[in-house]
Amino acid sequence: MKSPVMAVSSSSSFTVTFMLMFMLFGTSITERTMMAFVSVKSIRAIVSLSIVAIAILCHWQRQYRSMPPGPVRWPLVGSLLSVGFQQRHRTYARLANKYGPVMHFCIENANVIVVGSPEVALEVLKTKDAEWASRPPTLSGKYIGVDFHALDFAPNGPHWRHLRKICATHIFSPARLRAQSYIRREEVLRIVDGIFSQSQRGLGLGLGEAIDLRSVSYSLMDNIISRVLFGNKYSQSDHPIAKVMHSFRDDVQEAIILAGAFAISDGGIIPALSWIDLRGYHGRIKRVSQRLERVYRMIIEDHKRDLELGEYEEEKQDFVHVLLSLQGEDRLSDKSLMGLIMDVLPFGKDVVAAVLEFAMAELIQNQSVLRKLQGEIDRVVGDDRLVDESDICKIPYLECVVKEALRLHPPAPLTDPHYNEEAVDLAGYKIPPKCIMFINIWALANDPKWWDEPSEFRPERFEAAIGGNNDFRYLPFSAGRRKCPAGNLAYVTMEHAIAVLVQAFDWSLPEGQLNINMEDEEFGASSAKKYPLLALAKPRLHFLPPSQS
Ligand code: HEM
Repeated sequence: MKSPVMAVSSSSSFTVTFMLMFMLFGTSITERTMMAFVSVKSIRAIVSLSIVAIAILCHWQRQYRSMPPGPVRWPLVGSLLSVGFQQRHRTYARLANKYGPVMHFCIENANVIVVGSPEVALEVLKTKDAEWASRPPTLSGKYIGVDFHALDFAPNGPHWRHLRKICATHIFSPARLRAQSYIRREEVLRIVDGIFSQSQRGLGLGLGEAIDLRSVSYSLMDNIISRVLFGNKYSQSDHPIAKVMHSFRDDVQEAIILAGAFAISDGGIIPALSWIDLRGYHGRIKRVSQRLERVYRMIIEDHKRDLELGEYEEEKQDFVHVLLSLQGEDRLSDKSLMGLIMDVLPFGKDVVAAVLEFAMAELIQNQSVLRKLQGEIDRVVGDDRLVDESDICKIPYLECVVKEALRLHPPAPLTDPHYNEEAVDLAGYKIPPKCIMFINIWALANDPKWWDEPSEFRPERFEAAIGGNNDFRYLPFSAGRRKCPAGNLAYVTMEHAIAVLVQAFDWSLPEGQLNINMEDEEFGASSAKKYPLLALAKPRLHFLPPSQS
């Protein structure tokens, strides 16, 4: 490749040649030579401008000397031309073949480091975990993260530590998980009933009705997470809050999109022009956060009233009741409570639903895996009842299936942005303060250097011990201080839902469809299948689901 220095010297000699030609032939100027003179002048202007531009670019690049390598960071647009907007985890993985496992980009006014090797991931998330444990001061954090009060957006410090402790003890603790298992059971049974009824329709014509497994997964998670957070009462249509729930859901979806747009900095596509707000996002994010806050306040006030009047069942307390009853130093401000609702509500439900849909798609596409899983479940559970959460630990192949789905389709293919308040050394590079760091979770889990035939769906690979504490090839929930706090809740929900769906039904693709496109992804709160998964369900139970019997 031609270096900028070579380019500069060859264009200088070009200019010198032209000057000599002027000196030699410049005395007999005809009309033709006048024309030639004009065009030579413009060539000279172009050449001079190019020299200036190259000099500026060289100077511009020099400021990144101590940083890891990466594609050219252009003035005005930074690395945008190289990284684009779509499926950045795949683009970063491709670029790593050229620039190596630690790369530097300029995106939206920020210095962004992307890591794609287990060794450097270990350095970031374990050896230098404390240095990288903060979050950047983004507009997402300000507006969607309730002024940085949400766990996901809070900078490293006492407030974030307080929230992590509350989550570990009161929200995602094993005891709380067990106490809420009845919600997950009821909701999974509800979808089995729905699918059973739908699968019977059209059978008389010899064709079952295709089930939209996207809406099944999303409505399952929507119901579970809403009940876990707020209990049951907002599903009753005469409750004042039930009346605003519909538009609240739309606002939550809008917040997810805007949180993504402002995840790195102020969301300007072209850094130098970010103040123009070409997409009108600044106004939208402010308005949506005000609307969300209004509903959070209504929910909090309603729950405060319940507590004062004692109108709730002790053993069926929802998250908001639990958080409001905290006493002493555990007590939370209303803003922190709103932040935690925001952590759990949109992000919690969408990520699990996205994995559920992908896992079902892989099982339908890989019928031998589906049969093996059904066989394991039948062996443990028998044929006279539905699989329960308490059976899961006796079906190790189920865990392998979920892990393999998470490896191929991590709903968070990049970690959330990590941030260093101070300068730090990383893999031999000197990283200045206030950089953003992403670990490319997808690249780690799909690189042929570390995985045999990585694009194959082969749950058996997890029968060997993979994904232990020091295995940084496999990090669907990340690692270190900022690791996802809800891993147990996510696993138990996904495993139980998949187990019931494959125990109760045989699944196949609709007539005429030969395969499923797994590579097309779209982004909301998580990386999801681009097109909804449609499939035929054939009941295989020797008994009817509870509501049908
Ligand atoms: C399959 C399901 C899930 C996966 C794969 C997943 C993955 C992740 C990842 C990769 C991170 C970023 C960690 C980092 O920045 O290093 C994260 C953070 C987080 N996740 Fe999850 N997650 C899942 C489900 C959930 C659920 C169900 C909830 C809530 C109910 C949740 C709540 C959070 C929170 C609050 C954080 C921020 C933690 C912090 O900044 O301290 N996640 N998750």
